[in-house]
Amino acid sequence: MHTVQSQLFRRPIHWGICGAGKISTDFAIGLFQNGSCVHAVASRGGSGAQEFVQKFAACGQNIGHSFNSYEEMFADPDLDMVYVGTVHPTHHQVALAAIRAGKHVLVEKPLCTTLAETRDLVAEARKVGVFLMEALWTRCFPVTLRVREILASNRLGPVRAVSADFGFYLPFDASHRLHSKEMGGGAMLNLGFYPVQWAVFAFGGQMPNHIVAAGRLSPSGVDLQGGATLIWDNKDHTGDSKVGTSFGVASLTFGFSCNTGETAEIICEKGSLCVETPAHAPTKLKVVDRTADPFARPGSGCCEEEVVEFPLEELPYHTWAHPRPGLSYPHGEGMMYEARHVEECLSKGLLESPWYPLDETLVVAQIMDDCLHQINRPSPANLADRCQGLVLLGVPDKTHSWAND
Ligand SMILES: NC(=O)C1=CN([C@@H]2O[C@H](COP(=O)(O)OP(=O)(O)OC[C@H]3O[C@@H](n4cnc5c(N)ncnc54)[C@H](OP(=O)(O)O)[C@@H]3O)[C@@H](O)[C@H]2O)C=CC1
Ligand SMILES: O=C1OC[C@@H](O)[C@H](O)[C@H]1O
Repeated sequence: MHTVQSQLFRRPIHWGICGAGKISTDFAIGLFQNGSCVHAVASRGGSGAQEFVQKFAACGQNIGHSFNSYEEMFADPDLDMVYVGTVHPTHHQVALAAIRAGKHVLVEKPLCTTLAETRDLVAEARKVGVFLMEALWTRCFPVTLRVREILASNRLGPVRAVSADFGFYLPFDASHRLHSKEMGGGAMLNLGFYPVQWAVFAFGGQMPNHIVAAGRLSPSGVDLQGGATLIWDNKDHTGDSKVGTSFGVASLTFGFSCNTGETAEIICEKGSLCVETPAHAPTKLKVVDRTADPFARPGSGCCEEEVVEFPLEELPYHTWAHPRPGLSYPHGEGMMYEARHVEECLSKGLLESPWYPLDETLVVAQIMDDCLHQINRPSPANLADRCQGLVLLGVPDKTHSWAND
């Protein structure tokens, strides 16, 4: 992995925030909790940036500068690290400008709205030699680190299945960001992203061999609801799929049609890890260990269960004096873990996060792109092509008449 010139960080890292909206508020809270230097905030114009500075000043948290354009902030030689908290159709352009100004960049999810733009941004950051990370804060929570540790120890055996969801009820409103095509709406880019990344995380950052997805579209042309099955089926050197080789299935649900449980369950041969709700910002994990009796069925009582918790109420934000800026999103104060992680990466001279490297961002982007392609064009031929190779798993072959279903 490439590294940053370490002499840059003999002083605290100077952060600049792009966008004075909702997620930027939560991220700024995270930065202040972490004791970071919030050097500046920039908005597209108007008084957004100044108001942002004032709302933090009211509770004693100092943001050094406000800018009325992102470009002006990128030209500041004292700025090291940019957080892009704008709506995602702007991410490619804004992050590209920051990278070209030689700044390190953390970009809210999704990194970009298309696979092509994602590839382009990753290539540019690698070419220029700056840090780039898609702000998948889920990966930085202590619960996720515990899951990573347990999987790495292989204590519960290989992962065989993942079941993850993220959905909430949002009545259709064409002007809402999440329903608007122009604003990057749609269930996959906004919510499905999380179940997809859980599956990729559980299966070691690798691309699945098969992807089957379906969904329904809104009148505004974005995906309202969807589901996907991802299959990892890594053959041994003879080319046969055998017991003992790496095989696993992920079943994912996402959408604005109903409130789902929002959990992520990773099921191994000898136990399971259930990341409790809200799994995208998790504080609670249930570990079921069946190593003593792998045959024990759920409910039989013949397994060990452990619940691990990392309460957010213990974070500094909860002791801040009022008036303090309110959180925009549930568990938003957990952004602190991400801010801390990025600073640790930079202090070690890393240009990518080891917890979510850019190759994994590309895998997630490729899966979302593939799913959206299938959701947007659910033609019989397309479905049959996608299902090729899954015949042995019971998916109908090309002779099946989808038209009659
Ligand atoms: N990690 C997480 O859990 C979450 C991540 N997100 C991600 O964060 C991003 C922002 O979401 P959120 O903060 O809720 O959004 P907001 O609606 O608060 O908008 C954020 C900023 O985007 C800019 N913006 C808004 N509308 C437009 C427009 N039409 N054209 C250009 N720029 C615009 C504005 O910047 P300015 O202030 O400069 O005018 C605004 O402040 C999204 O990419 C989303 O996916 C969102 C929620 C949770
Ligand atoms: O990333 C996200 O996570 C939390 C959701 O509430 C939000 O809509 C989404 O963008």
